[in-house]
Order: sequence, then C-alpha cells, then structure tokens
Amino acid sequence: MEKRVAVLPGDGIGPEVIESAVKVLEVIGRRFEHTFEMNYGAIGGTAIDTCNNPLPEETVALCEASDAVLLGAVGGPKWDQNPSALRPEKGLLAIRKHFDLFANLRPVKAVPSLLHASPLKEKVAKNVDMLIVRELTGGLYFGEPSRHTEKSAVDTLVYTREEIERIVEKSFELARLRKSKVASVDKANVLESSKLWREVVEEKKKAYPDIEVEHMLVDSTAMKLITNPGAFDVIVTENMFGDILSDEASVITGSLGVLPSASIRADGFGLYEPVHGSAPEIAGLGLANPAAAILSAAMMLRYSFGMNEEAAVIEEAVNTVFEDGFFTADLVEPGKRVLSTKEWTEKVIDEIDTQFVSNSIMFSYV
Ligand SMILES: NC(=O)c1ccc[n+]([C@@H]2O[C@H](COP(=O)([O-])OP(=O)(O)OC[C@H]3O[C@@H](n4cnc5c(N)ncnc54)[C@H](O)[C@@H]3O)[C@@H](O)[C@H]2O)c1
Ligand SMILES: CC(C)[C@H](C(=O)O)[C@@H](O)C(=O)O
Ligand SMILES: [Mg+2]
Repeated sequence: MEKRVAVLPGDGIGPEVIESAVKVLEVIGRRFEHTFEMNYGAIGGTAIDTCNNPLPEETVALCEASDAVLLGAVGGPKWDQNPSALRPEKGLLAIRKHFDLFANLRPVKAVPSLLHASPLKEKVAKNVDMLIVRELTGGLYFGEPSRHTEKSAVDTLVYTREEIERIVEKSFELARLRKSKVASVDKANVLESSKLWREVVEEKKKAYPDIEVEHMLVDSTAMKLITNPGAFDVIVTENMFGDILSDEASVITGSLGVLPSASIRADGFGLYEPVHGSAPEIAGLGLANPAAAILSAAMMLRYSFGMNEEAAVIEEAVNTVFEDGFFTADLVEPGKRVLSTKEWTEKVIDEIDTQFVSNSIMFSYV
C-alpha cells in the first residue's frame, strides 16, 4: 500500500519522539512492503517563529493532501507570554477544528512490566484496560465569547445536541467492539451543557441495549480513577474533562510518556499524537520516552490505514522491550541503566526485525 503521512514534529520533545515514530514506520514499511511517503510541516511555536502563525496555510494544505497526520507536541515557555492568537496551542486547536477531528481516543492500559513505576499499588493498577473517548472540537476550548480584560475574563461552554450525539454514538460503537460498558462523565449537578449531555446519552443508549451505561460526575470519577481504575472500561466525556482525566489516568500506567492517542473523524482521516506535551524541561536531552509517539503511529496504521497486523507488530515490540527491562528515564528503577530516546527506539526496531527473522510474525498471523 502507498500512504502519505503529514509529519508535524512541533516543539520541545516533539521532534525527538517523532523521529523515533518515523523510524519505526520506516522499518514497518520495509518489512510489509508499504510505501509511507512522509512530508514534514510546521506547527506550534516553531511555526510561529518561521511564519508568525501557529498553523500556517502550507501545513493545512499538506495535511489535506495526506492520508493521515502524525504530530509530536506543541508549546513551551518561549511563547507563554504571546498574545492568545500566537500561542502554539492555538495551532493544535485549529488543526483539530479544521479537520473536524471530534473523536479523541486515548487508550490507557496497565502493562505489568511498567507497574514498578506506578505510584498506585500493583494490586490497584493491574488489569487496567480502559479507553477514554474525549470530545475534541467543542466545549470550553472553542466557545464564544472568549476574551480577557484587566478586570474580567470570559470563556464560554457551548455544546450542540449534534456534537454530543456523534461522540456518544462513537463511544457506544467502540464499547460494542470491546464488548464493554460505558461510563459517561459529566457535571450534570451544575452545568446545563452536562444536563443536555445526559439527555442525549439516555436517548442514544436505547439503540444499544447490549451496552451497560452509567452516568458519573467528573469529580468523583477523578477520585475513583485512582482508587479503583479497574472498574472503568470506556469513558466518554466532553473536551476539558477528557483532557484532565487522561493525564490523571496516565499515572496508573507508570508514565505519561506511554499514552498514545488518535483524533479521528467519521471518514477515517485522523491525527495521531502522544497524550503528553512538549516537556520543555527535558527537550534535547535524550530523556524523552518515545513509546507514546510510536504507539500513536501504530494507532494510525490501525485506524486510518486498516493495517491491523502492522499495528500489532509495533505494539508487541514495544511490550517486549519493556518486558526485557529496557526503559527511558521516566520508567527506570533506581540503579538500573537508563536508555536514551534513540537507544530505546533502536531496541524496538531490533525487536521488530527479530520477529521477522525468526518468522514468528508469519506464524502468528496466519
Ligand atoms: N498535545 C500537545 O501538543 C500538548 C499536550 C500537553 C501539553 N502541551 C504543552 O506542552 C507544554 C508543557 O506542558 P506540561 O509540562 O504541562 O505537560 P507535559 O506533558 O509536556 O509534561 C508533563 C510532565 O511529564 C513529563 N513528560 C511528558 N512527556 C514525556 C515523555 N515522553 N517522556 C518522559 N517524560 C515526559 C514532563 O517531563 C513533565 O514532567 C505546554 O506548553 C503545554 O501547553 C502540549
Ligand atoms: C496543549 C493543549 C491544547 C492540549 C489540550 O488541552 O487538548 C493538550 O493538553 C492535550 O491533551 O492534547
Ligand atoms: Mg492534555
């Protein structure tokens, strides 16, 4: 197959982790005889520096001419005092909105070989396998008016029925595939938008009698994610709650550096990026964990290109490298050897090659 990928490395550790993901895609391309044509574009702070625009038109055109987008991260202290239109984060919000990427899938899976790094006790963290389905193009991030003056500041939280319907349906479809239940998270005891959210969930669930649906308030959900994360399966929630809950859930797994994400629209086009940010304090030091970016590339293969075997090969290689005890700084046990971003990536690539040389892939998937 031939696929065009728009690669937007962004800022901070973005370029480092994207370099890793691209290398892994290249080896998958060679092994499975696919051509991934990768074309690079600017977004975020680096785009502000070069084009005075966090999402230049050339980048939008590049993404429009591609089959999927792979993104690192944006932001950093250099741009923190910029006026809001020239904040790196605006570029990210604009690309999500432009491509109508309303469904943000954030899987959170506890891998036994990482639980030494999880502050939750192994008994609490083990067996966690949840999928956070975050609405990505509505809510507080996009409401108008949005402004601030010296005396006051305004953000507006708007959701239309249609916006809620499509993300709720998406979560029910995904729950059906996973044979699982759905927790719909809101703040319906206070917010009108959450009351509408609950009404829509109640209506939509009639078409999914096989799916168990529970309404939960976001504050107690935040608590239960830590005390009993194994009780969750699919979580569907609005934009800002999903942002906060997914960073919180990363704690269960041991590091934010292992959480991938897919932001997709109805026709399968998608943008794939780690859940983490640009981590400016470790940028350029080779300390970044590239697993989230590599696993995001695997999600791209699965969700946008239908390459399920290829995605599984990447996921298996990442797991094996962890099981073999190789970690970047965020996950390493005290006294053990720390691998750099590049060294850890090489381990994953070697593992993919090993699987091929030993023919284990051919046997696994026939
Ligand atoms: N998708 C995105 O582009 C995105 C997401 C979140 C934050 N941001 C931006 O990133 C900047 C920094 O934000 P922040 O510090 O709040 O969040 P962050 O996710 O960048 O970092 C949070 C913590 O996790 C660590 N971390 C993150 N990714 C890691 C990795 N791959 N390997 C090892 N450690 C990792 C960091 O060192 C830091 O301690 C801000 O400008 C923010 O707006 C961008
Ligand atoms: C950088 C920021 C705009 C972004 C968000 O809040 O969506 C980030 O935190 C994320 O989780 O992707
Ligand atoms: Mg976030």
